[in-house]
Amino acid sequence: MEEMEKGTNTSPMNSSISPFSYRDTIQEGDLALVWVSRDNIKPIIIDAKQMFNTRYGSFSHKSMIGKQYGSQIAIRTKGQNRFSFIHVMQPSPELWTLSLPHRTQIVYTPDSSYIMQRLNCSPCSTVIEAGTGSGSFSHAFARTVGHLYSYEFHSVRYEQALQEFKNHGLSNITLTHRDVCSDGFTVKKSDPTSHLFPEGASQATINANAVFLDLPAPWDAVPLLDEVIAKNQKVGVCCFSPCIEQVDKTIEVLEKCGWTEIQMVEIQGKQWESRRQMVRTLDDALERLRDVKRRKQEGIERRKQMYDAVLKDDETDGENSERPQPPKTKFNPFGKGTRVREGDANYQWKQVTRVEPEIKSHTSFLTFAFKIVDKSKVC
Ligand SMILES: C[S@@+](CC[C@H](N)C(=O)[O-])C[C@H]1O[C@@H](n2cnc3c(N)ncnc32)[C@H](O)[C@@H]1O
Repeated sequence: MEEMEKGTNTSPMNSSISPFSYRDTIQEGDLALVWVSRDNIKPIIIDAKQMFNTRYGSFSHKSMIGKQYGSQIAIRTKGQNRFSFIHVMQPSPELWTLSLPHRTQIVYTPDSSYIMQRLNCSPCSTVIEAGTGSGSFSHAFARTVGHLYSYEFHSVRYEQALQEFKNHGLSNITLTHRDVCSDGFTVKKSDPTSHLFPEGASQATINANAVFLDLPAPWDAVPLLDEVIAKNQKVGVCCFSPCIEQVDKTIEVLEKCGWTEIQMVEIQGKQWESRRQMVRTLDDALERLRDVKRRKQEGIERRKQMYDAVLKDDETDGENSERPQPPKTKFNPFGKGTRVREGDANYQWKQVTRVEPEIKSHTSFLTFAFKIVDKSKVC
């Protein structure tokens, strides 16, 4: 059991620098992501006195300090002459999404990356996101866009996200505690919000050019967007909904509210595995077929012997119970006990790919739409 499972504190001690800004080496107090395996990535705060415990062994944080991010840390497995290893990675929105403490369902990178490019997100963008949830997409937005206005109506989740964004130095996020479906998106000084109001201002000037709604009822929030979106440019919205009935209802309201170019998209990502396959000669293939035939024949004979032995056992009441056993190893064209490593320079290889049969990336339908509030003022 890894140590972060005991708690979800991901507060780095180096709070003056964002753990998401680039660094070369692992330092005391850093938030680092430990890659144990592809689906086991754990956030840790580097502390020289601590150990990172896995079922394969314990890794001292001390052994990580001073090494480059991405380094492999190896330990000898207790009582065995083998090594276990982990990689220590610097946080990125992509890795954070795979390792974050889940408070809700989250948006994963195949969707978030597609949505951001469809909404033309750039450092010039001001984006609205509701709800914040576990802050997975918020981290991706924060890296790309100029400013993110994020809204969450669940008070505990709001507080947790507030603390997390502060710990991670995501100063371009304004988080507001709000039910956007009933109260809209305007951020006022009297609201529970992290917004820093300039002197004299009583409400934030939002002028968003992109909107992302991950809500159970986006159709209630859509009519309230006009107040906070930019009036003089093309604004994009994406609604993230798991059911087609929700898509239907959202589209009806988007049309009513003057949004156009409506499109529904589903991301069907599949992993392609790339590896090298040994080029075999025709003689090898023929020998393999002959071996299959030979083993089939041997199997028939062995079964017959076993059957005879059972009958004999029954007759002698189990006194002669030594029965023929099946051979353990199969045909190996390189000789018994030989293992050829992929890419071994003594053999010829070709590059092959295999696509996984299942689609694992579908989480929701993405409904996109665009709107220009005041066409006469488009810049
Ligand atoms: C599925 S989660 C969002 C996950 C988020 N996109 C992420 O990547 O981590 C939906 C969140 O929306 C919040 N929510 C639902 N209705 C809301 C509303 N009317 N106003 C604000 N937040 C709302 C929920 O409390 C929940 O935390």
